[in-house]
Amino acid sequence: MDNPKLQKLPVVNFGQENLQHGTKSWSLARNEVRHALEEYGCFLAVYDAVSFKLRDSVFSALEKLFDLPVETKKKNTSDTLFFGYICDDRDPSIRENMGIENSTDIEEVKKFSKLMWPQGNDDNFSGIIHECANLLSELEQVVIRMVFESYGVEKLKCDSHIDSIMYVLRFNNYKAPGVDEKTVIAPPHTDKCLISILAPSQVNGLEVNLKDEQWIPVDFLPSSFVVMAGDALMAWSNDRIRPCLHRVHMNANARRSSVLMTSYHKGVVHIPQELIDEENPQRYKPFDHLEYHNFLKKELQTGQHLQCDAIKRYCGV
Ligand SMILES: O=C(O)CCC(=O)C(=O)O
Ligand SMILES: [Fe+2]
Repeated sequence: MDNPKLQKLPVVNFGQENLQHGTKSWSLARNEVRHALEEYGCFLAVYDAVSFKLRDSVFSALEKLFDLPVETKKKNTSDTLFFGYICDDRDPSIRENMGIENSTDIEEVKKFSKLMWPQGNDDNFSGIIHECANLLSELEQVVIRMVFESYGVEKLKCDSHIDSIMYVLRFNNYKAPGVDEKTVIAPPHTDKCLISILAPSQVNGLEVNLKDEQWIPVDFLPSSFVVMAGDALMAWSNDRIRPCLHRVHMNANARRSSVLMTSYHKGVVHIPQELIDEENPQRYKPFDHLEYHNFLKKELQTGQHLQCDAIKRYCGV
């Protein structure tokens, strides 16, 4: 396509009726989800379970969070690479991100909040963020059920997969780069999770790379989130699903933030037998998903970790 503006991401509606398992609208949405993930690696999910009021509260809470001193934010540490506070050491405000592991557990969110606001003056940060995490995890589970079902993978395997998911909620903050120059503020990369679900604050800037190598700006609709396939979903699907290569490219006078729910399997991911046949021989060995992040540490020096082929080096057959 010559003009990237003409190309739009598929949109899937996750209104109440599409969320009812076994209905006609579920099956239609399921087909759209699979097609979008195979062809685009992503889609826009219209999901009004997250109200405008909650969205506003989330982004106000993030502003307050990122306004804290860097020393405080650095207390958000993790044993797993990329899960704790990360910033540009030259100037932390260029791009910073931080995250809460097991974010669907209110106690974990409270623990994070206590680190950031030891005096307890968090203005209901925990309540707001936990509500958002729960709603996004519910959307993730619907997407996962649709994906498993569309490939005919046994329901029991899906249930056990969902029981093993860990939800890491991440927050990004970007300084306004100014309007004169459009800057790539987050370099092209694929996410390392199974699925990520993202919404930005008022300021756009997310771009996704489609099959024809065009960078497409994501035009968010009201109540929408972008759902992206990560490296682990490509491996799980035995290469049927493509991971979404994306970047943040912006020129604006306003600061930008984004909230991103990412799903990880806490144990070993097995490629389902249903996705292996003569035409599609098994391309990945069973792999420990969280260990993948440790493997990436070694690839950091070369910058190769940003590309999705790292997972092939990690567990490719
Ligand atoms: O802020 C965004 O829109 C993208 C963030 C992102 O790609 C990430 O955190 O992995
Ligand atoms: Fe990303």
